[in-house]
Amino acid sequence: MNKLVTYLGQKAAQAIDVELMSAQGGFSIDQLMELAGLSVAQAVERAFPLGGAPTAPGELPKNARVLVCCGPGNNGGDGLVAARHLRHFGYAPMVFYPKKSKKPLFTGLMTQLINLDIPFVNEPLAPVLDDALQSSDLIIDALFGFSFSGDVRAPFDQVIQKINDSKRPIVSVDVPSGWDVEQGPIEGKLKIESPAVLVSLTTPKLGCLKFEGTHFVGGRFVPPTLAAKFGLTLPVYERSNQIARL
Ligand SMILES: NC(=O)C1=CN([C@@H]2O[C@H](COP(=O)(O)OP(=O)(O)OC[C@H]3O[C@@H](n4cnc5c(N)ncnc54)[C@H](OP(=O)(O)O)[C@@H]3O)[C@@H](O)[C@H]2O)[C@H](O)CC1
Ligand SMILES: [K+]
Repeated sequence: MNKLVTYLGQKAAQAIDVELMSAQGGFSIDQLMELAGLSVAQAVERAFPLGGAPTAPGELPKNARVLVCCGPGNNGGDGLVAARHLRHFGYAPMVFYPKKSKKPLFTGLMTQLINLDIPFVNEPLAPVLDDALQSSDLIIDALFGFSFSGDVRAPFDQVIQKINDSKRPIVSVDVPSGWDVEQGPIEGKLKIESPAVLVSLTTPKLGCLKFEGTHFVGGRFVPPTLAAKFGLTLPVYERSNQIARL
């Protein structure tokens, strides 16, 4: 049944976001981002569960080392929220956030991570990012979501190249970064290659019809009235799950 969910164009995805946060929708961005980030963390836990207790001192369980790569917009904010939840789930996330927002929502999210002793991987990109990538079990791609357009600009061109070169499994948030939101992966354009997992938020974007890995939908916050207004078929979430597998 979940195969029939609606795939959205860029303008429709943005319009639904605006509607959710309108007087009629009643949500704040903080709430939506919190639920989006929680969905991402739950998808990571589902696809890459923590391994058993380590056998040597200083060792971490399998899959614990998650490098969360955050972009300048709200997709990056989802990554910051996911990092916090993953820490509470027992993972050992690190955050790479080269273009930090000064908005209170984002500075607050960063403070929450600092208070959990979550390390921030700082610039310069080489060798600091290279080291972080090499010591990670998996990577969260929270660089760009539904507002991405054009060719990837610096410094994110280098970041995407390095993520691809690392050959680590990638969990993309909402849209694999660098993919055209409506056309999907375009030959010859720099983009995240072959993410293992995609967590679409609200409902997938048209370009993600070409995604072939493990696909979850999260962002369990859309009321039926809004779904009806936009003609959306949403996934069926079971029990208390924040994600539904397509
Ligand atoms: N309703 C929902 O489903 C919710 C989804 N959420 C998440 O929010 C993102 C969309 O967030 P938004 O802030 O609108 O945009 P992005 O994060 O996708 O990207 C905006 C920033 O990216 C920069 N950008 C755009 N294109 C490029 C490029 N080619 N190269 C480099 N940088 C680029 C852009 O920079 P500008 O200079 O153009 O301003 C922005 O800084 C959605 O996908 C979900 O993940 C919400 O968290 C909750 C509700
Ligand atoms: K992304």
